[in-house]
Amino acid sequence: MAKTYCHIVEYPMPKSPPANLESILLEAIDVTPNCLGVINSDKEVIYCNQHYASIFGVTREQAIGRKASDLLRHAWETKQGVVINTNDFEQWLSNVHSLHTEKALNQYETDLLDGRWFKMTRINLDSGNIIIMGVDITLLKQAQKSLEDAHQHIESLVNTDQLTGVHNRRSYNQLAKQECARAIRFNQQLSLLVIDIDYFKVINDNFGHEGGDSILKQFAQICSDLLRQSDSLSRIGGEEFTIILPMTDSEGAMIIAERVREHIAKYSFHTTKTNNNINVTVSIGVSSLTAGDKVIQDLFSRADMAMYGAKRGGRNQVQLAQDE
Ligand SMILES: Nc1nc2c(ncn2[C@@H]2O[C@H](COP(=O)(O)OP(=O)(O)OP(=O)(O)O)[C@@H](O)[C@H]2O)c(=O)[nH]1
Repeated sequence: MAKTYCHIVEYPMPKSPPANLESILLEAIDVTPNCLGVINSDKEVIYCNQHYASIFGVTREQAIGRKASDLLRHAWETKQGVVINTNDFEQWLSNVHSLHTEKALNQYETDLLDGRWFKMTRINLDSGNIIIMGVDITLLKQAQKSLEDAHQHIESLVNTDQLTGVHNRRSYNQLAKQECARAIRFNQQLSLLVIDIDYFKVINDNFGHEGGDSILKQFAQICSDLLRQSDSLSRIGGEEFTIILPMTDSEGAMIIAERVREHIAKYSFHTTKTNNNINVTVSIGVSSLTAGDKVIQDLFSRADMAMYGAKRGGRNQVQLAQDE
């Protein structure tokens, strides 16, 4: 049988606590950056440090002896200390009371009007007293916020076409899939425009790649100005764009497509001060959700074919997909 060994390490016995331990502890509580308060069973503050008092916008001396609910009311009335977003303080207070259960330990986060955040721990002692301790987590919260902002920024970068600022192909794929699923589920209308700028190679040849880029930017801006908030314009290729039109039937989609075509054809595009009054036209294919459609690709294929029909038909025109 295997033997087991147990190493017993002997530590020196602690010396008896110093006679002035109480004053040392009280001093420690005062200098800590965290907050600490003690509340009795009548919910009155019987001891606290200045950080705890600052939660209510009062001094330590003003806090001791007062009920915690009165201190919160004072903070709310004077707009100091803890952030209390309510027009009905009594209702807010009763909600707070219902959150503080009889559990031995409750934890929550609280923010102050001066920007500080505390992670609060509320300990219900057997004696009926309650100890409330708050650790300053302001730096943690700031780091969390920066991380969230950075995440949002990255999210927008990966979904945005860097030249024109509209949705890119990746974002189009996501949006189109979502809108198609929603329209099928709720039996709603949905239309799609596929737009291709005519003879864009000639524009590039005449005005250079930079000139072409400038035309693309102006084109995206004109289209964006014509659309509703719920419509989404995406650049899915070099000079190829799509517009997703939720809750729009083929008749409505044709009106919008014609409006886009007309505005583009009339607009005086420019690349430099001297190169202005450039004429640009577009060919647009339109398709709308039909009973047999299962995925957005079904709509896209029809709109794309219609767009090529518009090219073949002489460009600067809108064509509705066949059988619609
Ligand atoms: N400036 C610029 N040009 C681009 C960009 N992406 C693609 N292109 C150009 O767009 C042109 C597209 O030309 P084509 O596909 O031949 O079509 P088109 O000249 O528009 O002719 P049609 O579509 O038949 O009317 C090519 O010359 C590409 O180099 C871009 O980001 N910026």
